[in-house]
Amino acid sequence: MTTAPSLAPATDTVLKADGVTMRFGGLTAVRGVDLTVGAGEIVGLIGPNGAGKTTFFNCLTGLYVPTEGTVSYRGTRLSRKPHLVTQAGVARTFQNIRLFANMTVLENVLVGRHTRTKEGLWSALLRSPGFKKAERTSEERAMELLEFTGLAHKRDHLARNLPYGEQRKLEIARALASEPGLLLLDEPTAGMNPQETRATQDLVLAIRAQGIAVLVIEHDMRFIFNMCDRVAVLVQGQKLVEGTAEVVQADERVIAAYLGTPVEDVAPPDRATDTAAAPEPATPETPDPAPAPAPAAEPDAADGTAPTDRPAQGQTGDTP
Ligand SMILES: Nc1ncnc2c1ncn2[C@@H]1O[C@H](COP(=O)(O)OP(=O)(O)OP(=O)(O)O)[C@@H](O)[C@H]1O
Repeated sequence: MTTAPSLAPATDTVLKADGVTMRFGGLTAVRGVDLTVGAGEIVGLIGPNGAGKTTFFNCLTGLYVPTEGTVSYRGTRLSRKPHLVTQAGVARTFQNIRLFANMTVLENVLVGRHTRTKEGLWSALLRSPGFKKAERTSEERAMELLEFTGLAHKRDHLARNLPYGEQRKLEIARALASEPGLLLLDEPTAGMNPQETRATQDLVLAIRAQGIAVLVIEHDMRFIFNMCDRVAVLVQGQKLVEGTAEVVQADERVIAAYLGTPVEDVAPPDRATDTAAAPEPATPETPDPAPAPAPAAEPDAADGTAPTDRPAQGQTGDTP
């Protein structure tokens, strides 16, 4: 397979990944991937299960040290330590919701601000006196973010008691609390009903309107093709195609490897009233070109939740 070249965006480059490769023993999960995200862009990353999308995100955010390749944010090479990546301006959400289940909505967002305060994460978790002072300063910004994400009225609710869609919104609010210039979203609509998906789409557009670039992994092709300025397709760890939604949807290799059927022919998901249903991609099931072994848990996953399961209330992980 020939790797598709990176299309340099016309705008200033926020993220630049060069030749990122990640090997796990004999398995090459990501192979020589180049990708750029420009200021103000929404870029989609799609591909079959096991294609290497989350592994690539993990390489961008310091959870994995790539076997080869480099990752830069606004022209500066990113650290290999996740908290320094966040501090540099790159925030992310996870496939599996990872909120502090027994903390309130407001507290979750305040914890997300720890890279922007002098107090560290442990100080935040232990609610030290120093943290409480910093918290007062941060609270105003946290409340702004809760207003922005439509969660202000839930500020004192425990995260575990929020409906699923609101838990995902809270994850985004917490990521925004670190004041990123680039937000990485890993399957933000997984398990959502169509109404929640539309709300998430509006939220992502509002985030971009605030000047934050977005790189999003999604299996919901309507979401991707409605919103993204560019879409990159990973197959078996390699970038197969990159281009506008029109280019990618029409590419026969993408149709063969992933989409299966042109997106306009796909019936809309029928989950509006079945909020407990397991999520399904909006696209028809297409066998992976090369079925990969079952994904291993991400290095910081503590909850063991299936990647796209919609959890019952209270199943929120206790580690972000
Ligand atoms: N820590 C790890 N150790 C070993 N193999 C891993 C590890 N993480 C991922 N892999 C493997 O790397 C490959 C890519 O997995 P990855 O989760 O990145 O795919 P994905 O495109 O995000 O899939 P999905 O759409 O199902 O989330 C898979 O074969 C997976 O089993």
